[in-house]
Amino acid sequence: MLRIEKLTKRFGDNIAVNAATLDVDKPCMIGIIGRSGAGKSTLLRMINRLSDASDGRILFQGRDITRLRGAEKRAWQAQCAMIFQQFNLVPRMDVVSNVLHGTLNRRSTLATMFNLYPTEDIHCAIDILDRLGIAAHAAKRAEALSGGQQQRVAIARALMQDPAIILADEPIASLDPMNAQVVMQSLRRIHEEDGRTVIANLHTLDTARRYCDRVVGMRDGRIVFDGLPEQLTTGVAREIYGADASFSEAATSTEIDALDAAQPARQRAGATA
Ligand SMILES: Nc1ncnc2c1ncn2[C@@H]1O[C@H](COP(=O)(O)OP(=O)(O)OP(=O)(O)O)[C@@H](O)[C@H]1O
Repeated sequence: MLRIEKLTKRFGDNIAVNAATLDVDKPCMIGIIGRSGAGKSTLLRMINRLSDASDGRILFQGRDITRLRGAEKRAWQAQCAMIFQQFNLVPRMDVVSNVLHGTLNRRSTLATMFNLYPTEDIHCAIDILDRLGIAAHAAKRAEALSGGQQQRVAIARALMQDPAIILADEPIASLDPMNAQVVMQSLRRIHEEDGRTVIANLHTLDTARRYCDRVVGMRDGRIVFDGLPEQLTTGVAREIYGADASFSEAATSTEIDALDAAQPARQRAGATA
């Protein structure tokens, strides 16, 4: 389905991503972990074509994504929607309009200028908000919502594009543990119920373990681990983070365990790893 072959990004002498290879053969939820500067964001930005690769290829269903230009590139960016740590909403605009912005790539400039949205798109936006539990806030300005609610608006905007892949760059890094949990559960549901692939950069090991089917560890631009959450032992985590024996997983914890049952979300929902 998605194949990343020796993908490399250089910024001058600095190699941000170094020959990263990744195969995703069926829809799944992948967590990418690694210390700050490991190359996680750069990798996602290259997949989405926000940033061009220096070397290597991205193939999706056999098509070379790295070569796409113009309208084809924009169509790809809709197929692999991206969400960000800071939500990237228009703060003074109401929630529904923010969600409808997800349809911009298939609308005329004139329609966009005058905020003219087809009724069916408006209904679709409200249905998606309802699914994410925030339809009651549809008419409010985005800035009036909590961080967790704003991130769900950003997810709704991404879903308006009906993407095959959702790339989430630190989606919960700005959120408190309770909101972080709600956002991660939303992403997990979207994967399980819709069959969309979710690839999320995550700061905390427990979040990756709890919600993802597969964990990818990056260190200094390279993929140094690619396996099941249960294979992510403390020793492996130390290697990924380049830490010594004093490394403690608790230090990376969001402590969401206390808010939820002990069982991982992916098992509770009947997913197989
Ligand atoms: N636009 C840029 N220009 C120059 N260097 C960059 C640029 N973007 C990223 N880098 C460098 O590439 C490397 C990887 O950065 P990247 O943001 O991908 O890491 P990360 O793992 O996502 O880190 P974080 O968790 O802090 O976001 C870093 O050394 C960073 O300084």
